[in-house]
Amino acid sequence: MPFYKLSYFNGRALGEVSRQLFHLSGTPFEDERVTAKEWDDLKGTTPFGQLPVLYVDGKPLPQSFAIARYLAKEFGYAGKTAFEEAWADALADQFKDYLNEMKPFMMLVYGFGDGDKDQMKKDIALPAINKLFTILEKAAKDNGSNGHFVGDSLTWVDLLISDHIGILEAIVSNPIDSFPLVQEIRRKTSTHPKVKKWIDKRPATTF
Ligand SMILES: N[C@@H](CCC(=O)N[C@@H](CS)C(=O)NCC(=O)O)C(=O)O
Repeated sequence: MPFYKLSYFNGRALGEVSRQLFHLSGTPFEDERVTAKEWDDLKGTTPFGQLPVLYVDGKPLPQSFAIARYLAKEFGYAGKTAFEEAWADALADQFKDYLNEMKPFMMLVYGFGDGDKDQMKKDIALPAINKLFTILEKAAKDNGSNGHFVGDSLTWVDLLISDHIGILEAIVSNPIDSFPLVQEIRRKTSTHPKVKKWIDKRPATTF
């Protein structure tokens, strides 16, 4: 087995799905949490000047979704067929589009940037949330309402969305109240014994 090190800041955001894939699969890894002070020196050593970076026997892989897809494939959480894999990718790509839409609001909420938070919530965040979860609810229904977004077992996209809902709940009230199938996927994913064990002991962070 290779030696894995996942290097990210002390937050969940773009690193948490990969951490959960390690815990889910029972694969040992180093969970490196870089401080702002350390980042000044490290930035220039990373492939794209950003984190997360996964080191596999010292070889770096950048970009959070490339990392998560790679680990999901390695550990059996990417989908059981090429078509399922592609559907997981499509939902993750849709999620990334949503993150781009949400970025100005999230930055403001976390203290970076200027603007009227309530106005941005109304104009940007709530429409983006509604659009994403309407798409996800339909995907869950089209997949057979079986507690997964893709196929009949847990994939990295279940982890991705479930963890994000936790982040979202801290900044808007009841974001998935009108999406029962998404709620069920979130419940099922976050109560998976190996995921829950990690969630219960992971470092507490705002996002
Ligand atoms: N598309 C990249 C975005 C990575 C990214 O924005 N990383 C931020 C932290 S969440 C970062 O490294 N910020 C420090 C910097 O850019 O110097 C990914 O998904 O990995």
